[in-house]
Amino acid sequence: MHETDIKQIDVKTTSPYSVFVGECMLDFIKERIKGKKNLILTDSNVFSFHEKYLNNISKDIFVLKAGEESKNYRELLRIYDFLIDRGADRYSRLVCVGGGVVGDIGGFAASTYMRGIGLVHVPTSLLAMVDSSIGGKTAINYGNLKNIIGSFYQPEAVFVDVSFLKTLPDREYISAFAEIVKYGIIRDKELFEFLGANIKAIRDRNDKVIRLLIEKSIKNKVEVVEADEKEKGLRTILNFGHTFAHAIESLTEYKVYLHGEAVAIGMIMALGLSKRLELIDDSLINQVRSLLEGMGLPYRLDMDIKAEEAYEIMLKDKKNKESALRFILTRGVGNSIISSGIAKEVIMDAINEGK
Ligand SMILES: NC(=O)c1ccc[n+]([C@@H]2O[C@H](COP(=O)([O-])OP(=O)(O)OC[C@H]3O[C@@H](n4cnc5c(N)ncnc54)[C@H](O)[C@@H]3O)[C@@H](O)[C@H]2O)c1
Ligand SMILES: O=C(O)C(=O)C[C@@H](O)[C@H](O)[C@H](O)COP(=O)(O)O
Ligand SMILES: [Zn+2]
Repeated sequence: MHETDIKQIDVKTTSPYSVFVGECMLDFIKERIKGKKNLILTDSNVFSFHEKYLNNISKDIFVLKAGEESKNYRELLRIYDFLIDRGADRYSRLVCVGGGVVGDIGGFAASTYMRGIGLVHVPTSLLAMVDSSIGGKTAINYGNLKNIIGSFYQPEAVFVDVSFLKTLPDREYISAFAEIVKYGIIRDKELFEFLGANIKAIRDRNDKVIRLLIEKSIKNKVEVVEADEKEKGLRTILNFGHTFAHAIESLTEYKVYLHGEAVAIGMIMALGLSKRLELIDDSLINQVRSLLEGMGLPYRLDMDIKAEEAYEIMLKDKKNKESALRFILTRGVGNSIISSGIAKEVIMDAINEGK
């Protein structure tokens, strides 16, 4: 692969870095990260498919058990032990090669070990390529709360090697489209319409379409993060559907829905709430529902969760201010608003309607 085939997107945060998007990027990555002690964090699935690739980067590899259930403090402590055992110092770097789980827990470990060591993301799931590897949010889950412990910690670079997608299972591939649809709804009408017009190409994993969607998604996320790195205001829109999604993930103990699937259902609930508040009518809900369905994503809960329990979890959401729940709602595609002071019954109705 020639360097000219690699797209560079710069991220102008307090600590600036670049996102590189290309194919078969191993040599490119090695060249860019040489000169520091590199240690790898990955998960069992990525390791089993890509052991050679990983060994080529570093022989110091920590393998997490794949899945959301590994995003916890026990695994975090094991990562610290690994860093200590392998002699990682302040000048070392953690290279997270995996999906959002590896990136989130690895980013948090890197941000706290010795008060912060180098961090590089090599996202291997589509969701990590379009969303989680960008923007510096790191986290672990604790108790029944999703991402409740974490930090903002920007990486030194992100290398999006799309060749990894060849081994990504369909369910994981499709789940990323919830976050891509999210970008469309919150701020990118053209992207929203493109998705609707390309469902078949998406399901067929058309290379050109995937590459274009990755780049468009990264640009959307980068623009928001550059404008509001620490989520003081605008960045909250990236949480569209997530207040509901996190409650769903937590109440089902991360065993039923992938993050993207929960976000898909959560977005329909957020749209339902927008309709109850007379911000939109049924037509947008129907449009998004058929888009999600066409892609193979769930759009309603197919198991019973108690609205009251979901509400209790939402009361602990990180967006809340002075005990008031805050939701990202929409007045239409590309027109999101942040709303608080919504009556409990209205929120509960939106949850119940999404079942
Ligand atoms: N930090 C952020 O801004 C941000 C944004 C979105 C999501 N997230 C977090 O990211 C997580 C979801 O990310 P995810 O969907 O990548 O989940 P994940 O990390 O669990 O990966 C999904 C599955 O795909 C497998 N996998 C990954 N790459 C593969 C490959 N190339 N080949 C074969 N299998 C592969 C993994 O082993 C796992 O089983 C959630 O914890 C979510 O909260 C964080
Ligand atoms: O980057 C952001 O900001 C996001 O909100 C992206 C979300 O897709 C992601 O799931 C994020 O981890 C949720 O953030 P949280 O602050 O609600 O934990
Ligand atoms: Zn998300």
